[in-house]
Amino acid sequence: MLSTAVRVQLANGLQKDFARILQAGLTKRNCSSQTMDFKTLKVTRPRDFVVQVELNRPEKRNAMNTDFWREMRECFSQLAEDTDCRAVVLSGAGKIFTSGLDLTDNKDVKFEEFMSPDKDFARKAFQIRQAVIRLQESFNVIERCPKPVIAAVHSACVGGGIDMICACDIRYCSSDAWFSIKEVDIGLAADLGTLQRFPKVIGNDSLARELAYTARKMYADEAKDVGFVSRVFPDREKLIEGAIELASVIASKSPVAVQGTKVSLVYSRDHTVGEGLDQVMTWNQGMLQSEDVMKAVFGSMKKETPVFSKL
Ligand SMILES: CC/C=C\C=C\CC(=O)SCCNC(=O)CCNC(=O)[C@H](O)C(C)(C)COP(=O)(O)OP(=O)(O)OC[C@H]1O[C@@H](n2cnc3c(N)ncnc32)[C@H](O)[C@@H]1OP(=O)(O)O
Repeated sequence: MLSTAVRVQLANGLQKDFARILQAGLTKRNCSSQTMDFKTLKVTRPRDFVVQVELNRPEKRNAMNTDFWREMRECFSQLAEDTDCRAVVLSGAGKIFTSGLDLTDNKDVKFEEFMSPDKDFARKAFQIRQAVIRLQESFNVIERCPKPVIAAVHSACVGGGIDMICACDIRYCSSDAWFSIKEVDIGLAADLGTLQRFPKVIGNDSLARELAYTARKMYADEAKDVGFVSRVFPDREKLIEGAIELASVIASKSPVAVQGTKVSLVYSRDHTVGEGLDQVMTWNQGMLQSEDVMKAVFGSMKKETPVFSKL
């Protein structure tokens, strides 16, 4: 038998737990509309459920500096959980899309320090390893974010820019765009995803090797011919309009269906057909129970556009 004092304590405890859970729920919901303030990225919401992330150091040609690597991780981790975001457009401000790694401002990548003979090799190697893992994560977050990400590339996309857009779901560009896997020209093997993702994206191993060994520029027409981009627009303005329009169409669909589709496509790229079928079956064991299925079916039968609740 519990004493009255113990029962009161328990009740108070439960009340506090309940308040904590409620607060956590509210905090999570608030998180969806929080402002995202970054130094190197400009985040806007041009349409319902569409977020535009713009690389925003135009005076430095959107070179990827210390702040950028951290902010990408923060930005896409937040977008992954943001219930007001269903599709993302990734673009660049100013004259070009990006000039890749910032060769002058990078706390993680200090080539002079790496070459210094003063420090133990193993310790330097370990430090470099940690740094590369962190930078890889800055683009892996794009792929792990379940919301489709559309890269909208104008003018130059160099080095780290290719790593970044290979982690995106869809690539559009303007007719003045060019792409260069530039790493060999600065004495290194690309290590943030290009060598792993690019050959799979274009499905042409020979061309992937040619571009990676030479750093030659691939222009918009060739990029379209080989399937690296799916559409080419006459200029940057039309490109951004087109990318936002596409994001808006994606955002109008069931978020359960779209996000499940992204997760399964990414999984299947790296697994056998059998493993992929198993994954999507397990996923749909839960997701086929969604109200979205009936809403979408009725909408389609009645020729009405269904409205889906936030996920
Ligand atoms: C562990 C390793 C991890 C990641 C590795 C990634 C590898 C790479 O990304 S390799 C590629 C490195 N990038 C480059 O080699 C590109 C260098 N830049 C250029 O070739 C040109 O700037 C351009 C992209 C063709 C654009 O030319 P333009 O429009 O004529 O601009 P600029 O006058 O050259 O530059 C304006 C301004 O920006 C600064 N800047 C440009 N690129 C970079 C950069 N990558 N890093 C640092 N700063 C850059 C340039 O210095 C100018 O600055 P000012 O202060 O105005 O002088």
